[in-house]
Amino acid sequence: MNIQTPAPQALTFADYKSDLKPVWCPGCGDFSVLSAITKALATLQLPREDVALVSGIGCSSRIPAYTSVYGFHSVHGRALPVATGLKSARPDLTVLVAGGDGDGFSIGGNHFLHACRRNVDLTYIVMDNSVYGMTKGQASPTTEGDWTGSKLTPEGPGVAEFQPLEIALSAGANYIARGFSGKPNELTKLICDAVEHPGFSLIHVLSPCVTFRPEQREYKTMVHDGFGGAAFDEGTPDRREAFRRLMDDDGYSCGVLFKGNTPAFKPQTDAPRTIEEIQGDFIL
Ligand SMILES: Cc1ncc(C[n+]2csc(CCOP(=O)(O)OP(=O)(O)O)c2C)c(N)n1
Ligand code: SF4
Ligand SMILES: [Mg+2]
Repeated sequence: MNIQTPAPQALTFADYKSDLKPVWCPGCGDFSVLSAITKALATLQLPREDVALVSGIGCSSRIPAYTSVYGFHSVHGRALPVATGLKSARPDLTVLVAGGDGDGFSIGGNHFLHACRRNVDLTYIVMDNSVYGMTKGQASPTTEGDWTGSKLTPEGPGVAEFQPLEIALSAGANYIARGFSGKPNELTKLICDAVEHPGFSLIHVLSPCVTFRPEQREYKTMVHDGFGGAAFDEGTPDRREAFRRLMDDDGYSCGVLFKGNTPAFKPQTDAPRTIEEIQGDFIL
């Protein structure tokens, strides 16, 4: 009798979803970002037990609950340090990090700078709606200085917007791209590309908050492919050239901006280590 071992079944999109129904407002951009992350996991066929998705706090940071990979819904602004510790202790895992503009650039802004600079192999997906959605519509670091939609800042926040791509490029991130929730197939490609690229990857996603920034529904008429005339997936490996391309960015360019060649940060040893020893790598 010829008994053959059956070929392993490919995992489907549904296998990477959890049973929970997202509690976001109907029309929120984060639904499509969830779909793109789930599709990327299915495209890459990563074993679910080898993937972790870490988030902070905010509407967008609920995302780990809606996938079937390991998830950690951590503390406001602290997703990157949690993910850095996880990846350092378990370099065999694929670690994704997700959250909002408030979480990542306001309370978590300093962690963002140092995550770019340390270049640990993480893929950071920021759902940017230029508002604190969860706490009911206050201005965030990426809110336009003249946005008068919050009673807390009736004349607008009055300060210049935080520029995530320029800051990531200056701080040392090794992969930088922008996507749009309204183009989930393109976003899926960016996520796959970023996961496969070594080092710290930032994917800045324009993801409308239809409740507190309903005008963001118009993003669909404003986004366009490529930075500085390059094609959607034509990122440059040259940081100076990436800066030149960013000078022409109107904030709605989508695609890969930069794909660097810096090797990812490696923990000093592969041997199992205590928390205190891992912390020693990061007192810099
Ligand atoms: C230490 C701490 N400070 C403040 C808050 C309140 N808080 C919860 S979510 C949030 C902002 C979320 O905004 P963002 O990260 O942009 O996510 P969104 O809801 O827009 O997706 C704030 C200020 C908190 N939970 N913890
Ligand atoms: S408040 Fe805004 S960000 Fe939060 S779920 Fe609703 S639409 Fe999405
Ligand atoms: Mg937000």
